[in-house]
Amino acid sequence: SRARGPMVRSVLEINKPANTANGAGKVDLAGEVANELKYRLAAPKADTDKLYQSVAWSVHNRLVDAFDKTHEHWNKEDPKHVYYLSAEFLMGRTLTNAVHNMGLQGDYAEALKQFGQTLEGVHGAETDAALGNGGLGRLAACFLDSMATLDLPGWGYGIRYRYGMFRQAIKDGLQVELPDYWLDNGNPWEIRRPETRFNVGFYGKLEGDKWVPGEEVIAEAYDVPIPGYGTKTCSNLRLWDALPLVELDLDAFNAGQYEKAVEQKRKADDIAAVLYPNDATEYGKELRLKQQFFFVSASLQDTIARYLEKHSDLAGLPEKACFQMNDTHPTIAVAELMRLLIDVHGLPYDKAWAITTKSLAYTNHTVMPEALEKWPVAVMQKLLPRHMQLIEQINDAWLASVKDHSASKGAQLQAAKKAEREAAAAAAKEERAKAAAAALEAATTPEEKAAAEAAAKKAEEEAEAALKAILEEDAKVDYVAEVLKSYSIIQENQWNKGEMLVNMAYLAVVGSFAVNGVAAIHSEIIKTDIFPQFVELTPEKFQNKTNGVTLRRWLAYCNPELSALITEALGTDAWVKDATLLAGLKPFAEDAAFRKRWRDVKFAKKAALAKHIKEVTGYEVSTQPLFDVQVKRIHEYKRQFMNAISIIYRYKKIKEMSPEERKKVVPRVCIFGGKAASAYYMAKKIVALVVAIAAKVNNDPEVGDLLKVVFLPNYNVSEAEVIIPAAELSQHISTAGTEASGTSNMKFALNGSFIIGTMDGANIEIGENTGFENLFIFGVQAEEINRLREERKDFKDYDPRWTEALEWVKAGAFGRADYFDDLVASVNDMTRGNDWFLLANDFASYMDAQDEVDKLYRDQEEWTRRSILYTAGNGFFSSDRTIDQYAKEIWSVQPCRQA
Ligand SMILES: [N-]=[N+]=N[C@]1([C@H](N)O)O[C@H](CO)[C@@H](O)[C@H](O)[C@H]1O
Repeated sequence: SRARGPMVRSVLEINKPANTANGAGKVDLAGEVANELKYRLAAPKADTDKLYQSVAWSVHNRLVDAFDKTHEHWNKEDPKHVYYLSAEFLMGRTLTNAVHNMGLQGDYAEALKQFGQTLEGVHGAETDAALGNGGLGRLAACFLDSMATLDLPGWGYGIRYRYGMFRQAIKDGLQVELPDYWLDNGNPWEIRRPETRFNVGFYGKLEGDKWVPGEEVIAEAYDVPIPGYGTKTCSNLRLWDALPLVELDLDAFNAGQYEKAVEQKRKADDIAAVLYPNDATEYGKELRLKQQFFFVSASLQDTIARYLEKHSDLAGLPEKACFQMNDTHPTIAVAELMRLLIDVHGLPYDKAWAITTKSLAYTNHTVMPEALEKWPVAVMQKLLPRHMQLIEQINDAWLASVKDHSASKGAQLQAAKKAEREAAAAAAKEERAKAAAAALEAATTPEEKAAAEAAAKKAEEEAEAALKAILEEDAKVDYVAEVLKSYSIIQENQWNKGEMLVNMAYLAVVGSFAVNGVAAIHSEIIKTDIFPQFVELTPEKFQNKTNGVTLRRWLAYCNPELSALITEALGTDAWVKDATLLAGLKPFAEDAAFRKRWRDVKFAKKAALAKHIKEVTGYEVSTQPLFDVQVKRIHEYKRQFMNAISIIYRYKKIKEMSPEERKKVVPRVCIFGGKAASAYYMAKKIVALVVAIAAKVNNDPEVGDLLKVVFLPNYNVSEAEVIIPAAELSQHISTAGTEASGTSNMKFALNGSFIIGTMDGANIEIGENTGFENLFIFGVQAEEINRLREERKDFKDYDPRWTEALEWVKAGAFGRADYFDDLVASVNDMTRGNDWFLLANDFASYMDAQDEVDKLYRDQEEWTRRSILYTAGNGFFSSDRTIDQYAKEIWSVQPCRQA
């Protein structure tokens, strides 16, 4: 393979202080930072950016030390490892998290004093590592923090995208997407591993079972140390970059074929170039599958290679490695592990299958049909011919194993159908008998009696003939085949007859020993709606693992003021590592003095956010009003549009009020944030509407501070860390049964923000932990959705507030009436839309819930009391609890910590 010169590290070696300056075993951090500034950055002066980088490189050295010691220990102990395969890791910034997790905040604060700076002062210079879209990617990042903090031997495996989640800007009131050049200033948080490379093939042909790839690239590893909190453990996130086998084809170049000369490099560069910006929606592009296979193949090759360094028999692999597939994005792993075990390591099919199905586990994150990946067989065949062959073999073996079950189930269904028909026929017969009897009764003359009898007889004959015909029709239905088809991984595209698809979720279920959802309601829905036929066969395979978030980033570090108050009240900061201790806060909710201090912290965070809003949007917002926040990816099922309609109505009413009446209004600042997928037409219109509402409301002197609306652009992890601590009310208003879990709801609750929401995802479990009386729950239940969708076309019961608000939009009150027309129609005109997410059905109870919010906010003591109960009651949503459950109930991985 193509060797590269010695890496930067050698420079560090030169600088690594053999013994520490003050001989006290403590590294002279200030000296090290100065060294980085002088030699690595050669920076003439220590501006914030350069100082940030210098500190970062110094922390890099601490991380490398911790990383090496941890992996030395794990290499020696050889514990079972878990490998979290994810196409997304939404890490955000690292400096603050790494310094605090390693307990170095004091040392670095000291060191930075010598540069007249603070950690808070330089942390803003760091660019987010935005290698994810939303919840799924951020969950993976929180999981890494918890796995390291719990000393669990485990790595993340993913893709080192050169461009992460696009940067969102608002131009002329519309969302525009800009590339995310996150690597421009280098990346102190990664360690390049040129010695760790694997070849990954694509395309090509099959000679029998032998695959001859038509294209090959090199997967090169980059390690991102993951320091645990309050432990020496520093685990790893290994990200793969793609390199060409031949970077420059000099012969082609000399022949003037410049394109051809760099073709391999271009193709390789494309693979890890950019993150696909879709959240909860599949993107069936071939390059997407290429990305998925690229990191999965490299990760499996890497794990097997390290396993074989210590073990000779691959049959033992499941004892030493468990692979968690984060949604279906890594599910090609089922076929790739089979290929590696059979084609590369020469195992027989059954042995390989036994190892595969004992090593893989799958997490489903959404029930949205458009998110369940189904790759056309033609695409899989072309890109990965050997894997398509293996998937066919896997499917054949699988269908053979469910043949008997399908036969008995098919017969049952057939019998049930027949019984249903006959029952219906019997019921109809009874009706007819009654009618005939009545007719006979009514007949007064023999002719009439005869006619009634003849009519009854004819009706009977017709009914019997109809039943016979139906039963014959039914008999034609091969129920056994239908049942078998419902199990098939390879299935016909119902929207494009004849096109065969590989259902990646089915492949994941068949190839895994455990399948879990991400919140209690979601795990039930996937069992009843997505995989019922699989649950019948292997109910024990299906579990729930309610999501969680790391309390380090999402409370201790983003809200140090509230954390200090919590630590003071509890008399310890042990809650940062044991979230159950937060329950100790409950009695303080009854303490007026404590409530006052709690409110003061919230007020300070609101002031910080108001300052940020001013800097970013130019809008001046007061900190008196209630801060009402909805930040998450823009999606019709998350119903930001419903929130916007409620604000339009609130604004309209304020306008129509007398000054007297306006005095009774509970002022609000309504804050939105979230990116719309670049090709998601309707979501982009929702962004534009919110921006247009803000422009109108915020420049309306009549309304003043009674109502302000803000769309904060480029919502990402770092923005969330400023917004969430400042929120008083957060909105999680998805149509029941659509949001698998949500995780921002947990972050808001832990920061004392109220929740207005539906009985959906983790809202329900937050209600169970906080007490539903403290949440503003509204809307229809999940089990009613299908019926209401049926009835939606005849829905007449529009709430007058809904109609008034939408008529205002249609009248052009916020401009662009034509542009917003189909957005309004999508929920309000059943001839042009179908209000699939039932906004009209939930609007009235939503508005009533919002009125309850206003009512309670007037009682600041009671509001604060309950706000404290939110933080006290939601320790359950620590990702440490989630990961502890995964480790015990799926991975069978135990902590392995250094002495
Ligand atoms: N894809 N996906 N799924 C999601 C989120 N959009 O990323 O995963 C998140 C993490 O499990 C869930 O909280 C969220 O409800 C779900 O929609």
